[in-house]
Amino acid sequence: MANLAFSLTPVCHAALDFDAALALMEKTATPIGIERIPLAVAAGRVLAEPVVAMYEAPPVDVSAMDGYAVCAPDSPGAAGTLQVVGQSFPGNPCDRAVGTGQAVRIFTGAPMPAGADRVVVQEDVARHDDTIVCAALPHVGRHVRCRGSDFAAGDILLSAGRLLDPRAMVAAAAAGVGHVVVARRPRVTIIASGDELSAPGTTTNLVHNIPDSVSLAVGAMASAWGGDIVSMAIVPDRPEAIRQRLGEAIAVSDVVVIVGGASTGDRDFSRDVAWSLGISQTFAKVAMKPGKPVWHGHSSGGHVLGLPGNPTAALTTARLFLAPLLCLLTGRAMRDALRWRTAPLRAPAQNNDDARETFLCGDWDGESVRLIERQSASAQARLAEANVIVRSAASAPAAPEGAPVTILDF
Ligand SMILES: Nc1nc2c(c(=O)[nH]1)N[C@H]1C(S)=C(S)[C@@H](COP(=O)(O)OP(=O)(O)OC[C@H]3O[C@@H](n4cnc5c(N)ncnc54)[C@H](O)[C@@H]3O)O[C@H]1N2
Ligand code: MOO
Repeated sequence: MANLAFSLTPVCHAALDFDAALALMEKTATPIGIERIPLAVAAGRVLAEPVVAMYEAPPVDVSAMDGYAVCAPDSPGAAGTLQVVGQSFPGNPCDRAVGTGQAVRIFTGAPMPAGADRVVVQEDVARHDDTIVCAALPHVGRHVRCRGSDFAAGDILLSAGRLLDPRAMVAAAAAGVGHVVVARRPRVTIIASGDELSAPGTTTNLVHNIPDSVSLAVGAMASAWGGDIVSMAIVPDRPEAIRQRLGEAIAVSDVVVIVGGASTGDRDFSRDVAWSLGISQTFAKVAMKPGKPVWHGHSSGGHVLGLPGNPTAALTTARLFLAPLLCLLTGRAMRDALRWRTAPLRAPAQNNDDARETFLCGDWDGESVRLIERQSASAQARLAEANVIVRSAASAPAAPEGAPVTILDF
């Protein structure tokens, strides 16, 4: 038995419902801070202040098509022969006005010349030297994008809490701002606890040693949800070693994820070591399968999330708790990470014979969901087949092909 250099006082380990555990975690997590950064490096960050348009867009009336800008014809809708008197390109507008019987060659996005109020597309025009013949002129305003029709100066284009995803980056850049105020990225440290673990690629004795298959994956998940990985480390199953590493990590991190040692074995110390370091328990167990031993604690300095060591259980609980936690710490809503939706089953599903809510690995092909065969909390290879988590109520009955199930992008 390990020689305990200090006493570990176990705290209440009653299992909570998944939703109740999330709600408790939500209460402990508030945004960690903000910083002003260049827009050029802001993709993937979360806005802490809104982005307000500095200009209107478009800044002047512009053509929506390649063609000819013309002015109000004497006989609307009539065919006409018009004199081409200039050309307007985006960034290089025509500085002369268009009069009756005249046209300006114009390209998509180019400013409308003075006097022009519509654009005839080039496909509807026969060009002969400096004249064009139009079969019929379009109605007023046709193919013109009016000044300010996209947004006005002073409009809020993006609100605080918005992720700067590729779509939002268009609006942010169009607003004309060079800097944005964003949530600071939570610093995340990942600790894998286990005498049997070695860094991937360094395993030499497979009887005593297996690759740590979880840390890099949890790191990838943390990065995908806005975390900034401080470090990853493997620690032996000794309370003193865990205590030292966890204490150091808490001092420099907003979130410490500790993988393994979460259950009831003689060398499962993670949770109790955290409590011994003054971390307050949020929950110590959740009535879910896999992932029952998942736990969370917090202090004024940050959060500690304990994941079960079984790799599928670890990744499932990382997706279900770490992703929402990182959302909360960056000023996003927890539901941003938990957008459950329904999809039909591709094949019948067995009943859930467990009294815990179950979170299965599924493969969603865009139309229906297949439950991954022979799944288990300890699976490593089959996890790669999954792209969704399928949520099934405790003791749910069997479901036929086509029955709707609740899924979440994994
Ligand atoms: N008597 C009971 N036994 C177990 C219970 C229980 O309630 N009563 N819970 C089971 C459940 S559920 C899970 S999940 C596991 C979780 O155990 P731990 O979190 O304590 O994890 P370990 O014991 O450290 O390891 C379990 C398993 O996973 C492997 N592992 C751990 N870390 C990694 C890693 N980073 N990379 C790859 N593999 C890892 C480890 O070698 C073990 O095979 O406990 C059940 N037991
Ligand atoms: O709940 Mo554990 O995560 O099933 O093996």
